[in-house]
Amino acid sequence: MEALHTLAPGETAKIAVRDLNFYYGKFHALKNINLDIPERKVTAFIGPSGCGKSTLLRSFNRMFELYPEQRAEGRIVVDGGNVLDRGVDVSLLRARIGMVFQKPTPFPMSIYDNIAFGVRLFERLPRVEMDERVEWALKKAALWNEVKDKLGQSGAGLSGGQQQRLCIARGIAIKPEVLLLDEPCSALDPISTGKIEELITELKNDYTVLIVTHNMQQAARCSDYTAYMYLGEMVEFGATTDLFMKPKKRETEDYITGRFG
Ligand SMILES: Nc1ncnc2c1ncn2[C@@H]1O[C@H](COP(=O)(O)OP(=O)(O)OP(=O)(O)O)[C@@H](O)[C@H]1O
Repeated sequence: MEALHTLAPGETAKIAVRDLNFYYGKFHALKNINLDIPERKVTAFIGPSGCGKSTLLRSFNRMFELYPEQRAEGRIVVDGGNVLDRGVDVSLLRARIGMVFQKPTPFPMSIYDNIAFGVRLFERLPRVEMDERVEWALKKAALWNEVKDKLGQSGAGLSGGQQQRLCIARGIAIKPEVLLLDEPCSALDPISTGKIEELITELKNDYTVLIVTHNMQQAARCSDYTAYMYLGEMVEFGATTDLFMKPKKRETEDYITGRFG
């Protein structure tokens, strides 16, 4: 089956989802999803609670495999390879497709080690290069200036917004190709949220960013493409301005204008 829309000229699909179905035991949570996600753009997933946004996001790096009763069928093709294939090395996959969760989850270690820990799993860097990598990641995540004098202190001592930027820095440090953000601002105040949104816009210069959000203004502000999901189905997918300004489907319009429910 073809994807729901065609990408703009000059854009390439980083991820092609084909006939994706997802089950929690007998519960059919994602129904025949077909989607092309463009490279180096921000794609937002919106829809009412329980529509399957997080389930879809977690499928991209096979996070669901931690739970035996959960399974995905179909194809998720990243750069030509199906990530759902049996032979795929899941650790490497998660290095290529990094994830940041709703609640900031710094490791119980120093700010420096929060970043270096993941890098050490995949690369053996001399100290100077590791220092450079840590600085690079913290700068990218717009956190360097706030922490550069206390890299040896615990990550848990940072504010919620700083912790979330630390988690983003940790995700970036292993140089993934795709970054999955699952409601990254829901635990944050407006100022921290603003910083993360600016950061998301920056990140798309280097990464393909996918974000699940409850906040439609956030989707409108920082995404290039938006997907509207309902009851496990992909209702509409398109350029964010089109989806918000002239949605093709009645259901999408009802949701974005607040008439839904
Ligand atoms: N571990 C689980 N076991 C059984 N059903 C689940 C599980 N996790 C999610 N579901 C169900 O799958 C559907 C999709 O859930 P999902 O968390 O992906 O939705 P969502 O759109 O991200 O919701 P929210 O916006 O509330 O986070 C829901 O009906 C939910 O109840």
